[in-house]
Amino acid sequence: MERMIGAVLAGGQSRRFGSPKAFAKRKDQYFFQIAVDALHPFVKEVYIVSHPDLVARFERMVTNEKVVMDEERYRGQGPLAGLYTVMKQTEADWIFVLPCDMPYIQSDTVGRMVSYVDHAFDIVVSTHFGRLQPLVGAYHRRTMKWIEHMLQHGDNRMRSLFEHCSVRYVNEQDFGAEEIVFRNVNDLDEYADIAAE
Ligand SMILES: Nc1nc2c(ncn2[C@@H]2O[C@H](COP(=O)(O)OP(=O)(O)OP(=O)(O)O)[C@@H](O)[C@H]2O)c(=O)[nH]1
Ligand SMILES: [Mg+2]
Repeated sequence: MERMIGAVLAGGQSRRFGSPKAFAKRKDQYFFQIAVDALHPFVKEVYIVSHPDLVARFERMVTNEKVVMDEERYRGQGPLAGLYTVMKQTEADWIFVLPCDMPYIQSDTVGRMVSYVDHAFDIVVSTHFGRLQPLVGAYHRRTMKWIEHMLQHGDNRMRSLFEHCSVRYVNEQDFGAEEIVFRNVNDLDEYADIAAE
């Protein structure tokens, strides 16, 4: 297979959560660490892509990952800006992306999705249970030119990217996964039972 690296998107403002979600914990593990650990078995390198206020904090906490900040030009434009930043900083063919707010994600889900990565596609993403998860999947660097075009024109929607690309949508017929794996946390209500686990 072509070279793949991992990217944990951690450059959001966590406005609804009220403090940086990446540092919330599930069972004593930081959310971002759960994503990092899920990626490591399948990639050469893991990047954490965040914003300037959090970079120093990440750097103090990790040893094996590369911490980078969103390209200044597209900062504030959301996950697509994070993906673009990582593509620009590496020569890897594929970037496997995870968000920093999915505390039930596991390496076997990443591994199953990696098994669908194929040169015939530009993107492999999950649509388990009828829900598109654009932040759980692999993006080929071929998509970079579209991403750049979109960011330049202020279109920050991952979904728009799919219109330009050949996408393999992976769902429960391709491999079974528990619905909870894709559960994400946006606010403190959604975090309450996780904090109590
Ligand atoms: N690198 C990068 N990641 C982002 C950016 N915006 C959102 N993300 C990440 O994308 C994932 C999903 O984003 P949201 O659920 O909207 O999180 P958020 O933007 O931090 O939270 P809200 O401020 O409440 O919308 C999280 O892992 C975020 O950290 C961005 O501009 N750059
Ligand atoms: Mg957001």
